[in-house]
Amino acid sequence: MNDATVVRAVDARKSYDGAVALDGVSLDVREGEVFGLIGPNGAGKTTLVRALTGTVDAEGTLELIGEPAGDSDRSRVGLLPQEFGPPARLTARELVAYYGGLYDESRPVDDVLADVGLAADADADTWYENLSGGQKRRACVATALVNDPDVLFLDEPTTGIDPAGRRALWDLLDALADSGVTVFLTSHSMEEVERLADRVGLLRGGELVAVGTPAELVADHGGPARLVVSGPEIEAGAEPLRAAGFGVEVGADELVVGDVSPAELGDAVAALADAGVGYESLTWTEPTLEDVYLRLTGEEFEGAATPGASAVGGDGDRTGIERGDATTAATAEAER
Ligand SMILES: Nc1ncnc2c1ncn2[C@@H]1O[C@H](COP(=O)(O)OP(=O)(O)OP(=O)(O)O)[C@@H](O)[C@H]1O
Repeated sequence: MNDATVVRAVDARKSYDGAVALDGVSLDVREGEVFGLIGPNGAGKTTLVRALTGTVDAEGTLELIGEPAGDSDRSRVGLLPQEFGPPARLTARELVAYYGGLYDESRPVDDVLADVGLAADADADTWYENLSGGQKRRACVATALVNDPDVLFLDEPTTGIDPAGRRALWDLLDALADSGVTVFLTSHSMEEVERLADRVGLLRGGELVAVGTPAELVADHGGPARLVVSGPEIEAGAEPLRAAGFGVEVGADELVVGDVSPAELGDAVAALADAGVGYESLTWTEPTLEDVYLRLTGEEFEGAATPGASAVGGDGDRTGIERGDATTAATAEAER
């Protein structure tokens, strides 16, 4: 990454028939940076991508590779729109070749298909309409890569793609960023954003309400780590924990102990043991980007689990908890 600004918005504003989609958004994205834009449905993410790529007019300053967004050199820009409906009866290979033909120079079609995991003839020579949902999305991603862009906009790139395919695409995006490509992506998957983004912006109601590295956002907005202790008669543990100096909320068969550092876990367990209070499980949860999202939007991610959590059974067994997949099931129907 270097200091050159590749994507810039200053006080970007857009309304549709009086409804505000962007309400004064300002941001800079540097060369080789991966910027992840998150926010609820209707927050303005797609509108911002469109404004930054010059595919929709917006007020304010919108610049791409040093030019006004609408005047930027298209051969240096890759765009995967959220909604993209290529001709149904082009094969994946023909589709990529078609998009490659729109540029003076383009990458070999087979290389691009290999990048997105569609190299096998059985996939590459299948009509778009007969590809699976995830294969369709991969083919669409390929069309954004065919011109070897310097800046890549990906609006929900991995929707519908299976876990192995998503990881492969993440590795590809990492490699592209390492080679200096600037990546601007929107996503509903916290896992994806945490995995990929150098910086994250959270859009809410057309306003960018937080920007920073994932770690900065978690530190500033994620809230404290907490310990959840559960068991059928766990309420009895509330007083001993409070007496030991912990803040405790009592729920149904569980106690939520706020602001517990790893070093204090032993004290909490000892307070329960000294009072003779048994429990079925102890779960210590560090705040994550998902907590940031929840706190700043008041919404919950689809499929949200408790990432960052580790559960310790009453007998001391330790088990990891799988993170939830927040990918939505949006489809790509409309025109590019
Ligand atoms: N072409 C349009 N005409 C009218 N209203 C629009 C248009 N495009 C977007 N909007 C409105 O602007 C707001 C922002 O929409 P946008 O698609 O940018 O949100 P988003 O954050 O990308 O949502 P999602 O997560 O659902 O993709 C919404 O209220 C939407 O209805």
